[in-house]
Amino acid sequence: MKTALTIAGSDSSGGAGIQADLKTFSALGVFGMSVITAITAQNTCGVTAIREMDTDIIKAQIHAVYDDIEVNAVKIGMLSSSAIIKEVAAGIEAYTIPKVVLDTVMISKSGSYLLQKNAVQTLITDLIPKAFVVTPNLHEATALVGFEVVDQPTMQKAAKVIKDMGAECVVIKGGHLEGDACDLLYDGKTMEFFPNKRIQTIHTHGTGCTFSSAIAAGLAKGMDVYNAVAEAKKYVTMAIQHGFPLGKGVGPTNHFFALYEKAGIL
Ligand SMILES: Nc1ncnc2c1ncn2[C@@H]1O[C@H](COP(=O)(O)OP(=O)(O)O)[C@@H](O)[C@H]1O
Ligand SMILES: Cc1ncc(COP(=O)(O)OP(=O)(O)O)c(N)n1
Repeated sequence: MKTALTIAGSDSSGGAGIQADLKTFSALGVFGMSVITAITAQNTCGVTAIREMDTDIIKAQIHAVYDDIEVNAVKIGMLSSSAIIKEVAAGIEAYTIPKVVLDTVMISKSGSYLLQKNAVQTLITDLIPKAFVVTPNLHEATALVGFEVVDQPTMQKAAKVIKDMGAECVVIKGGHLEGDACDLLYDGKTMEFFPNKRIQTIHTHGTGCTFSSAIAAGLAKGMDVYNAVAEAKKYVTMAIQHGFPLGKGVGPTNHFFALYEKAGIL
Protein backbone atom coordinates (compact mmCIF):
# COMPACT_ATOMS: atom_id res chain seq x y z
CA MET A 1 0.00 0.00 0.00
CA LYS A 2 1.23 3.50 -0.82
CA THR A 3 1.70 6.03 1.98
CA ALA A 4 1.21 9.77 2.39
CA LEU A 5 2.24 12.05 5.23
CA THR A 6 0.45 15.22 6.24
CA ILE A 7 2.42 17.90 8.09
CA ALA A 8 -0.32 20.25 9.28
CA GLY A 9 -2.46 21.65 12.08
CA SER A 10 -5.25 19.88 13.94
CA ASP A 11 -8.86 21.08 13.53
CA SER A 12 -10.89 19.95 16.56
CA SER A 13 -14.11 19.97 14.50
CA GLY A 14 -12.64 17.49 11.99
CA GLY A 15 -13.47 19.45 8.85
CA ALA A 16 -10.04 20.81 7.87
CA GLY A 17 -6.36 20.33 8.74
CA ILE A 18 -4.87 16.97 9.69
CA GLN A 19 -8.32 15.43 10.11
CA ALA A 20 -9.48 16.31 6.57
CA ASP A 21 -6.15 15.15 5.15
CA LEU A 22 -6.29 11.72 6.83
CA LYS A 23 -9.91 11.22 5.75
CA THR A 24 -8.95 12.09 2.17
CA PHE A 25 -5.97 9.70 2.18
CA SER A 26 -8.16 6.89 3.53
CA ALA A 27 -10.96 7.50 1.05
CA LEU A 28 -8.44 7.44 -1.81
CA GLY A 29 -6.79 4.20 -0.67
CA VAL A 30 -3.51 5.60 0.64
CA PHE A 31 -2.15 4.90 4.15
CA GLY A 32 -2.12 8.24 5.97
CA MET A 33 0.40 9.43 8.59
CA SER A 34 0.70 12.76 10.40
CA VAL A 35 3.07 15.33 11.85
CA ILE A 36 1.12 17.86 13.93
CA THR A 37 2.47 21.43 13.77
CA ALA A 38 -0.22 23.20 15.80
CA ILE A 39 -3.50 22.54 17.56
CA THR A 40 -6.48 24.74 16.81
CA ALA A 41 -9.62 24.93 18.90
CA GLN A 42 -11.97 25.24 15.94
CA ASN A 43 -15.54 24.51 14.94
CA THR A 44 -17.83 25.30 12.03
CA CYS A 45 -18.16 28.91 13.25
CA GLY A 46 -14.47 29.77 13.65
CA VAL A 47 -11.13 29.34 15.43
CA THR A 48 -11.07 30.22 19.15
CA ALA A 49 -7.49 29.29 20.10
CA ILE A 50 -4.20 28.17 18.55
CA ARG A 51 -1.30 26.40 20.27
CA GLU A 52 1.85 25.85 18.24
CA MET A 53 3.85 22.68 18.85
CA ASP A 54 7.49 23.14 19.94
CA THR A 55 9.87 22.67 17.01
CA ASP A 56 11.66 19.78 18.75
CA ILE A 57 8.49 17.65 18.82
CA ILE A 58 7.78 18.55 15.18
CA LYS A 59 11.30 17.43 14.28
CA ALA A 60 10.89 14.23 16.32
CA GLN A 61 7.62 13.36 14.54
CA ILE A 62 9.23 13.82 11.10
CA HIS A 63 12.22 11.68 12.05
CA ALA A 64 10.04 8.99 13.67
CA VAL A 65 8.12 8.53 10.44
CA TYR A 66 11.03 8.79 8.00
CA ASP A 67 13.48 6.66 9.96
CA ASP A 68 11.04 3.75 9.78
CA ILE A 69 8.60 4.06 6.89
CA GLU A 70 8.79 4.81 3.17
CA VAL A 71 6.76 7.94 2.43
CA ASN A 72 5.42 8.21 -1.13
CA ALA A 73 4.12 11.79 -0.91
CA VAL A 74 3.83 14.62 1.59
CA LYS A 75 1.18 17.28 2.01
CA ILE A 76 2.07 20.37 4.05
CA GLY A 77 -0.70 22.56 5.51
CA MET A 78 -0.85 24.97 8.48
CA LEU A 79 2.64 25.97 9.68
CA SER A 80 1.81 29.02 11.83
CA SER A 81 5.29 30.56 12.27
CA SER A 82 8.68 31.11 10.63
CA ALA A 83 10.33 28.80 13.17
CA ILE A 84 8.00 25.93 12.23
CA ILE A 85 8.50 26.56 8.50
CA LYS A 86 12.27 26.35 9.00
CA GLU A 87 11.99 23.10 11.00
CA VAL A 88 9.79 21.48 8.34
CA ALA A 89 12.12 22.71 5.57
CA ALA A 90 15.06 21.14 7.41
CA GLY A 91 13.15 17.84 7.69
CA ILE A 92 12.44 17.82 3.96
CA GLU A 93 16.08 18.62 3.25
CA ALA A 94 17.32 15.81 5.54
CA TYR A 95 15.34 13.13 3.72
CA THR A 96 15.38 14.56 0.16
CA ILE A 97 11.62 14.15 -0.15
CA PRO A 98 10.52 14.31 -3.80
CA LYS A 99 6.70 14.66 -3.91
CA VAL A 100 5.84 17.58 -1.62
CA VAL A 101 2.45 19.29 -2.01
CA LEU A 102 2.61 22.64 -0.20
CA ASP A 103 -0.80 24.12 0.64
CA THR A 104 0.13 27.69 1.59
CA VAL A 105 -2.47 27.95 4.39
CA MET A 106 -2.66 31.53 5.69
CA ILE A 107 -6.17 32.47 6.87
CA SER A 108 -9.16 30.23 7.65
CA LYS A 109 -12.44 30.92 5.83
CA SER A 110 -13.73 32.17 9.17
CA GLY A 111 -10.98 34.86 9.16
CA SER A 112 -8.34 33.61 11.65
CA TYR A 113 -4.63 33.84 10.89
CA LEU A 114 -3.17 30.32 10.62
CA LEU A 115 0.18 31.72 9.46
CA GLN A 116 1.68 34.79 11.10
CA LYS A 117 1.85 37.65 8.60
CA ASN A 118 5.62 38.01 9.04
CA ALA A 119 6.13 34.34 8.08
CA VAL A 120 4.99 34.69 4.45
CA GLN A 121 8.51 35.67 3.38
CA THR A 122 9.99 32.56 5.07
CA LEU A 123 7.46 30.42 3.18
CA ILE A 124 8.74 31.97 -0.06
CA THR A 125 12.45 31.62 0.69
CA ASP A 126 12.59 28.35 2.65
CA LEU A 127 9.73 26.11 1.53
CA ILE A 128 8.35 27.01 -1.91
CA PRO A 129 11.69 26.11 -3.59
CA LYS A 130 11.42 22.61 -2.05
CA ALA A 131 7.83 21.99 -3.21
CA PHE A 132 6.78 19.81 -6.12
CA VAL A 133 3.32 21.43 -6.18
CA VAL A 134 2.23 24.65 -4.43
CA THR A 135 -1.54 25.18 -4.05
CA PRO A 136 -2.45 28.76 -3.02
CA ASN A 137 -6.02 30.05 -3.13
CA LEU A 138 -6.63 33.52 -4.61
CA HIS A 139 -5.97 35.33 -1.32
CA GLU A 140 -2.75 33.37 -0.66
CA ALA A 141 -1.54 33.87 -4.25
CA THR A 142 -2.09 37.62 -3.78
CA ALA A 143 -0.03 37.60 -0.56
CA LEU A 144 2.78 35.66 -2.28
CA VAL A 145 3.07 37.71 -5.47
CA GLY A 146 2.17 41.19 -4.21
CA PHE A 147 -0.58 42.00 -6.75
CA GLU A 148 -4.31 41.21 -6.72
CA VAL A 149 -5.14 37.72 -8.05
CA VAL A 150 -8.84 37.84 -8.89
CA ASP A 151 -9.48 36.30 -12.30
CA GLN A 152 -8.02 33.92 -14.91
CA PRO A 153 -5.47 36.37 -16.43
CA THR A 154 -4.09 37.35 -12.99
CA MET A 155 -4.04 33.65 -11.97
CA GLN A 156 -1.84 32.94 -15.02
CA LYS A 157 0.45 35.85 -14.19
CA ALA A 158 0.73 34.79 -10.52
CA ALA A 159 1.44 31.14 -11.45
CA LYS A 160 4.52 32.27 -13.39
CA VAL A 161 5.78 34.39 -10.47
CA ILE A 162 5.30 31.52 -7.97
CA LYS A 163 6.98 29.06 -10.35
CA ASP A 164 9.94 31.47 -10.49
CA MET A 165 10.16 31.27 -6.67
CA GLY A 166 11.39 27.69 -7.26
CA ALA A 167 8.34 25.39 -7.12
CA GLU A 168 8.18 22.64 -9.72
CA CYS A 169 4.44 23.15 -10.40
CA VAL A 170 1.80 25.63 -9.27
CA VAL A 171 -1.94 25.08 -8.82
CA ILE A 172 -3.92 28.26 -8.16
CA LYS A 173 -7.28 27.34 -6.66
CA GLY A 174 -10.28 29.23 -7.99
CA GLY A 175 -12.75 28.42 -5.24
CA HIS A 176 -13.11 32.16 -4.50
CA LEU A 177 -13.53 33.30 -8.12
CA GLU A 178 -16.69 35.03 -9.30
CA GLY A 179 -18.64 32.38 -11.27
CA ASP A 180 -17.27 28.90 -11.93
CA ALA A 181 -14.76 27.20 -9.56
CA CYS A 182 -11.87 27.02 -12.00
CA ASP A 183 -8.34 25.97 -10.91
CA LEU A 184 -5.12 26.53 -12.86
CA LEU A 185 -2.15 24.13 -13.16
CA TYR A 186 1.18 25.48 -14.42
CA ASP A 187 4.14 23.11 -14.79
CA GLY A 188 6.55 25.62 -16.29
CA LYS A 189 5.52 24.77 -19.85
CA THR A 190 1.74 24.64 -20.13
CA MET A 191 -1.14 26.35 -18.36
CA GLU A 192 -4.16 24.07 -17.90
CA PHE A 193 -7.48 25.23 -16.44
CA PHE A 194 -9.69 22.74 -14.57
CA PRO A 195 -13.15 24.30 -14.69
CA ASN A 196 -16.18 23.21 -12.70
CA LYS A 197 -19.63 24.68 -12.16
CA ARG A 198 -19.82 26.37 -8.75
CA ILE A 199 -21.82 24.22 -6.32
CA GLN A 200 -24.33 26.41 -4.49
CA THR A 201 -23.61 25.58 -0.86
CA ILE A 202 -22.24 27.25 2.26
CA HIS A 203 -20.75 23.95 3.47
CA THR A 204 -17.18 24.31 2.21
CA HIS A 205 -15.12 23.96 5.41
CA GLY A 206 -11.90 22.16 4.51
CA THR A 207 -12.11 22.34 0.71
CA GLY A 208 -8.49 23.51 0.35
CA CYS A 209 -7.15 20.79 2.67
CA THR A 210 -9.22 18.14 0.91
CA PHE A 211 -8.01 19.21 -2.55
CA SER A 212 -4.29 19.41 -1.69
CA SER A 213 -4.26 16.10 0.18
CA ALA A 214 -6.11 14.44 -2.73
CA ILE A 215 -3.32 15.71 -5.03
CA ALA A 216 -0.75 14.19 -2.63
CA ALA A 217 -2.69 10.88 -2.63
CA GLY A 218 -2.63 10.79 -6.43
CA LEU A 219 1.11 11.49 -6.52
CA ALA A 220 1.69 8.80 -3.87
CA LYS A 221 -0.08 6.33 -6.16
CA GLY A 222 2.30 7.25 -9.00
CA MET A 223 0.10 9.59 -11.07
CA ASP A 224 1.72 12.42 -12.98
CA VAL A 225 0.85 15.92 -11.80
CA TYR A 226 -1.82 16.47 -14.48
CA ASN A 227 -3.73 13.30 -13.53
CA ALA A 228 -3.24 13.89 -9.80
CA VAL A 229 -4.82 17.36 -10.11
CA ALA A 230 -7.61 16.13 -12.40
CA GLU A 231 -8.52 13.29 -9.99
CA ALA A 232 -8.25 15.62 -6.96
CA LYS A 233 -10.61 18.08 -8.66
CA LYS A 234 -13.17 15.28 -9.21
CA TYR A 235 -12.76 14.18 -5.60
CA VAL A 236 -13.16 17.62 -4.00
CA THR A 237 -16.16 18.38 -6.24
CA MET A 238 -17.91 15.19 -5.06
CA ALA A 239 -16.92 15.92 -1.45
CA ILE A 240 -18.47 19.43 -1.69
CA GLN A 241 -21.58 18.08 -3.46
CA HIS A 242 -22.08 15.73 -0.50
CA GLY A 243 -21.06 18.30 2.16
CA PHE A 244 -23.54 18.63 4.99
CA PRO A 245 -24.80 21.05 7.66
CA LEU A 246 -22.78 19.94 10.68
CA GLY A 247 -22.81 22.45 13.57
CA LYS A 248 -24.15 26.01 13.46
CA GLY A 249 -21.87 27.43 10.77
CA VAL A 250 -20.01 26.26 7.66
CA GLY A 251 -20.30 22.48 7.42
CA PRO A 252 -17.51 20.19 6.14
CA THR A 253 -16.73 18.33 2.94
CA ASN A 254 -17.82 14.69 3.03
CA HIS A 255 -15.14 12.07 2.35
CA PHE A 256 -17.14 8.87 2.52
CA PHE A 257 -20.13 9.87 0.39
CA ALA A 258 -20.38 6.60 -1.53
CA LEU A 259 -20.14 4.55 1.66
CA TYR A 260 -22.64 6.72 3.53
CA GLU A 261 -25.15 6.69 0.68
CA LYS A 262 -24.96 2.90 0.42
CA ALA A 263 -25.49 2.55 4.18
CA GLY A 264 -28.39 5.06 4.10
CA ILE A 265 -26.61 7.37 6.58
CA LEU A 266 -27.05 10.59 4.56
N1 LIG B 1 -18.63 26.15 -4.28
C1 LIG B 1 -17.73 25.39 -4.94
N2 LIG B 1 -18.12 24.63 -5.98
C2 LIG B 1 -17.23 23.84 -6.64
N3 LIG B 1 -15.92 23.76 -6.34
C3 LIG B 1 -15.47 24.52 -5.31
C4 LIG B 1 -16.34 25.37 -4.55
N4 LIG B 1 -15.60 25.99 -3.58
C5 LIG B 1 -14.34 25.54 -3.73
N5 LIG B 1 -14.24 24.67 -4.77
C6 LIG B 1 -13.04 23.94 -5.20
O1 LIG B 1 -12.43 23.41 -4.00
C7 LIG B 1 -11.02 23.42 -4.12
C8 LIG B 1 -10.43 24.27 -3.00
O2 LIG B 1 -10.48 25.61 -3.38
P1 LIG B 1 -10.61 26.87 -2.43
O3 LIG B 1 -11.95 26.85 -1.76
O4 LIG B 1 -10.29 28.06 -3.27
O5 LIG B 1 -9.47 26.59 -1.35
P2 LIG B 1 -9.29 27.17 0.13
O6 LIG B 1 -10.15 26.31 1.03
O7 LIG B 1 -7.84 26.99 0.36
O8 LIG B 1 -9.74 28.59 0.12
C9 LIG B 1 -10.72 23.95 -5.53
O9 LIG B 1 -10.64 22.85 -6.42
C10 LIG B 1 -11.94 24.80 -5.83
O10 LIG B 1 -12.15 25.01 -7.21
C1 LIG C 1 -5.92 23.37 11.19
C2 LIG C 1 -6.40 24.01 9.93
N1 LIG C 1 -5.66 23.91 8.82
C3 LIG C 1 -6.07 24.49 7.68
C4 LIG C 1 -7.27 25.17 7.63
C5 LIG C 1 -7.74 25.83 6.37
O1 LIG C 1 -8.57 24.95 5.74
P1 LIG C 1 -9.14 25.21 4.25
O2 LIG C 1 -9.43 23.89 3.67
O3 LIG C 1 -8.17 26.04 3.47
O4 LIG C 1 -10.43 26.06 4.42
P2 LIG C 1 -11.29 26.47 5.72
O5 LIG C 1 -11.30 25.34 6.67
O6 LIG C 1 -10.65 27.67 6.27
O7 LIG C 1 -12.64 26.65 5.21
C6 LIG C 1 -8.04 25.23 8.80
N2 LIG C 1 -9.22 25.87 8.82
N3 LIG C 1 -7.58 24.64 9.95
